Amino acid sequence: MNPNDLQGSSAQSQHAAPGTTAAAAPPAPPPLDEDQASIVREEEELLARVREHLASLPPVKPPPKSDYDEQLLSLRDQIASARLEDVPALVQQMERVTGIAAQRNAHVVEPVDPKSPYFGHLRLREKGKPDRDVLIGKTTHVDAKAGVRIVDWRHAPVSQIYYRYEEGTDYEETFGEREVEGTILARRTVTIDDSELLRISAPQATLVRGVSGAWRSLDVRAASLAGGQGVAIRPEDMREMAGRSGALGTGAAFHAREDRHLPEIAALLDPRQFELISKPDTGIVVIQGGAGSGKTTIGVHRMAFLAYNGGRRFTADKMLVIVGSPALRAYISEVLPALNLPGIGVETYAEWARSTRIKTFPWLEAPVEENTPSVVTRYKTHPAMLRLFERRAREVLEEGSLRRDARGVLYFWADVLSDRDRVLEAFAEINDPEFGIDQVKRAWRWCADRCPAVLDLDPGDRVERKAAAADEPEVSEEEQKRQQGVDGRDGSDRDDRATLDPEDDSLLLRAYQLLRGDLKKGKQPLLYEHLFVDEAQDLAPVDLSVLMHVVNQPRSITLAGDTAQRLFMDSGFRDWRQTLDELGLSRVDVEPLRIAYRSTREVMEFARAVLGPLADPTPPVAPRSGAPVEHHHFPSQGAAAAFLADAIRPLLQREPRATLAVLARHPEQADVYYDALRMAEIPHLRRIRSYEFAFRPGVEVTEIRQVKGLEYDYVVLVDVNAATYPSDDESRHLLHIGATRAAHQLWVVSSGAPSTLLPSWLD
Ligand SMILES: Nc1ncnc2c1ncn2[C@@H]1O[C@H](COP(=O)(O)OP(=O)(O)OP(=O)(O)O)[C@@H](O)[C@H]1O
Repeated sequence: MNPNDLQGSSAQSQHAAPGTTAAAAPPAPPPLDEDQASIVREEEELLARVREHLASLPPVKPPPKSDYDEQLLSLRDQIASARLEDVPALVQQMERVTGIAAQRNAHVVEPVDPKSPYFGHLRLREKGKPDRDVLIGKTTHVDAKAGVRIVDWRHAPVSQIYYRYEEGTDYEETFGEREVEGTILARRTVTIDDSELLRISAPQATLVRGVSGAWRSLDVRAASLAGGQGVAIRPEDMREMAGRSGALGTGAAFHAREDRHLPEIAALLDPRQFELISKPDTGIVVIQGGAGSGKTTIGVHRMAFLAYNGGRRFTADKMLVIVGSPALRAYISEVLPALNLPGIGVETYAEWARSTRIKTFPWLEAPVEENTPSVVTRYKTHPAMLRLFERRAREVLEEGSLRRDARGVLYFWADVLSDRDRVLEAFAEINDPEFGIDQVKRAWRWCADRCPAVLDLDPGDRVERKAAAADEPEVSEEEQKRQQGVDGRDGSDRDDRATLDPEDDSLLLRAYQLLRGDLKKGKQPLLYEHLFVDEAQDLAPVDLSVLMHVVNQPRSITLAGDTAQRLFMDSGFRDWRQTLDELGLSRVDVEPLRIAYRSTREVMEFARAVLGPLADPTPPVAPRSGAPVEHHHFPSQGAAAAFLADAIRPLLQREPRATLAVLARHPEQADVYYDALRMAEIPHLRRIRSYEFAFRPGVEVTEIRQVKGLEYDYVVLVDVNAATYPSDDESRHLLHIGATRAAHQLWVVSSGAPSTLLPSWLD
């Protein structure tokens, strides 16, 4: 089918049998040449040696953790029943045992997994020494006599050689006090699964073992650039596709069968990514990276790196991950244990802020407003408001004019938000052309109405009010009942306006920090040793400020985000520089990432085009090429959905392991396509309504907002109509986010006048 001729039913009929050529048996692989065969031989011999050595080791005893646990429990019980004068000695003993246990645990080295002992192989030559094979894996095991040296990828000096240098180059590194120089004779990445060598990636060739056990060589360029799911498309497939557009998945399946054993991501990190991961453990690393450039990957690997190199400082309970959505929470929670990082808290900012606010102000039982006007959101998250809070806090602390308990913090919050003169002055100072004085006044009115009602909820004041009311003339029984009906809880009349806006969580927490210092966890300060914030572009400066102040000094923080993927236009985040300035971090550099690993060049070109003037002047480098992006236009949703059903069915037959997302802007639109695909009996079809993603093959139908941070093999953006995506910033960001979820192929479907944001070259 010609992509310029995409009308209704003709498109459908032509889709009846797409991709059959792709499913045809691949031609017999050519035999390996001598060099390639010797690479395979070397790697197989090496693996055999390692396996034999590992099998000869005595079984590893698990560390005697439980002894310490028992001692601690017993000490705790003794403290509970001890005489007061004995308590200090017992507490001291408890601290000593905790210290020893932690130290023990810090030095416990996990045994090497014989099924997958390493993923990188270096052969090094240093002057005056015999050549050595150094293997990079997920844990360390060195036995020089047996010639087995497996080194944890996080073990800085050695891993630096693996990540920084290419085969054939000379290296110079500092190992402790020692300067080391040498040459990299070989640098290979291997996939070993279930004790079998399945894939070798070397500069000379990428070699894979087929199901029959025979080795064959893949096209080096395509294979070495495979990112994400790794279903790189070969140039032959590309040629085939060029003549056959209009089918989803053409060619990819063939390659997927050939190269399904991609190495784990720690093996693939590029030098720039490794540089960011191995930055010093203190300091703030700010990463600006386009979609799919590895921000999340870097954030979690940096935590693994710190946990390994930072000793006891970076234990799981001392690290916090803030993610952009519940879907990413599920995704990252799955990744962390695989990196040997179980038990780390992963929360969305909204969840974290809400639960922390409730713990900090437990007596404040105000419901949260569900319909906060946009102007109020912008008012409360505006950098001017953060500055006003900071300035007022300094003033009242100097004056000593406020009670400094948590109730005092609530009064301070209400006062700052509703002090009209000071508010107008603060916003006039910043003079934001996008948030004029009329908007400030409207938002102020909302706060001036509501804050006093919230203060009225303070139980202290309620008691006083009741006492005062007791002096008033008696109320009839009927009137009392009426009042109880209004209230619904305890008989005191509750004002409807006594609600908090979602943004108040941050403002209250920040006010607490400014007036009282560290937030608390029980009686202890709430302080983490490392914080990783993903999708930071959707947080307001005040949110980031609260988070920065729950990190212990000297601070260790990774902030990652992409200004082109902003979803919350009201959130007060404009750009990195301004936000960092607001946070007092003017001297922190923003580290750009330029390589887009997830999506093909074609997808990235489209994604950049829809951004229009919002695109970064420096385009990303997308090393992988794939099928062209196609626009399919239909007169109605029904025709579009029928066409999709016909395209998706054969795709799933050919590629049962593929993941595909059908993405709409609005839930009602997603419903239409879901219903149609369900009636067409598309298998493994799921309508994702609230982030309950399955992370397994099949078709997921949902809204773009929900898939932020996720990835699919194939993406179809539906109803890309002028009415759905008008020419505004939010629509541009949404289309950009939706498109960049696609690793291999993207289709754009319109069911009315197409959006004017679509680039003209698409048709
Ligand atoms: N050096 C690399 N080589 C190959 N693949 C990589 C590399 N770095 C990251 N990837 C892969 O690229 C994909 C995107 O990575 P990741 O999700 O970390 O990007 P991101 O910048 O957080 O994306 P987004 O902005 O969409 O949230 C993942 O599949 C990841 O495994």
